[in-house]
Amino acid sequence: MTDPSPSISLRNLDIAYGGVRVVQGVTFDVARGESFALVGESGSGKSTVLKALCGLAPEWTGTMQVLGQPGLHRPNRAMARRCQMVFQDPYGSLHPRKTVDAVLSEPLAIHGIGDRDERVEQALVDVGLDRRFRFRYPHQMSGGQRQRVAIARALMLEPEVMLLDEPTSALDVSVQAEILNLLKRLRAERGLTYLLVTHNLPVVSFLCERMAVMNKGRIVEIAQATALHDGSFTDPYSLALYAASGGNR
Ligand SMILES: Nc1ncnc2c1ncn2[C@@H]1O[C@H](COP(=O)(O)OP(=O)(O)OP(=O)(O)O)[C@@H](O)[C@H]1O
Repeated sequence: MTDPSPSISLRNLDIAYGGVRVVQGVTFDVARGESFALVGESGSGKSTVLKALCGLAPEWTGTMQVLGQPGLHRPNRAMARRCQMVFQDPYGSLHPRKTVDAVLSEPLAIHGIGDRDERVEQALVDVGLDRRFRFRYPHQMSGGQRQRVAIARALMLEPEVMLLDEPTSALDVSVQAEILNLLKRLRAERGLTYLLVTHNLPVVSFLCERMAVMNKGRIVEIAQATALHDGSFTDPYSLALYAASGGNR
C-alpha cells in the first residue's frame, strides 16, 4: 500500500527576517513522489519557504512537517540526509578550490558512509558526467556541468525530497533543457518528491503536477499545472502572471 502521508506539509506558515514578515499564512501539502512548484514574481517569498524547510530561515511560526518530522529552526543533519536543496547558481554553490571528488565525498564523510570511491563514480554516471570530471575544479567545467555536480552532491545521501531553487535559470537555454531532462529522469527513477521554485512557467509545465502562485508573501492560488495550458486559473494575479507569460501561445 502506498503511504498516504505527504512528504511536505505546511500550515499557516509565517516567516520573517529580523522581525519583518515576508511570508504569511502559507498552507499546502506535497504528496510523496509529487513535483510541486512555487511561482510568483521576484521577492514574493518563494525561496524563503524553501529556506525555512532546510532550517535556514529560523524565524518561522505555524506548522511545518517534512517526511513526518516537525520542522526545525536550524539545519539538522538527520533531516539533511532525507531532504536536500539545489541552488540556482552552481558556481556560487560549489567551493572554487574543491575538486568534484571532494565535493561529492564530503557528505559521505560527514555522515560516515563508506564505499566512497564507488559512490562518487556512480554519482557522476547518474548525472551524465564521465569519470574525467572527478578531479576537476568548478572553473574547469561549464555551467551545465557544474549544475550536474550540484545535483550529484544533493543525491549523495539518497534523499527522498529535493528542494530546487531556480535550478536552471542561471544556465543557457539549451543547457536548461538538458538539466530539466536530468531532473525529470532522476525523479522517475528514484521516486523523488520535488518542491521547485521558479519564475519560468514552462519549467512548471515540464516538471510539475501542481503549483502554488505566490504574491507578496501569500499563496493566492493552488492550481494543477495543466492550468498553464488551458488558462483555468481563478485568481486575478495568477491570470495576470499567465497572460504575461504568453498564455497558451
Ligand atoms: N536573508 C535575508 N534577510 C533579509 N531579508 C531577506 C533575506 N532573504 C530574502 N529577504 C527578503 O525576503 C523577501 C522574499 O525573498 P525571497 O528570496 O524569498 O523571494 P523570491 O520570491 O524567492 O524572489 P526571487 O525569485 O527574486 O528569488 C524579499 O523582500 C527579500 O528582500
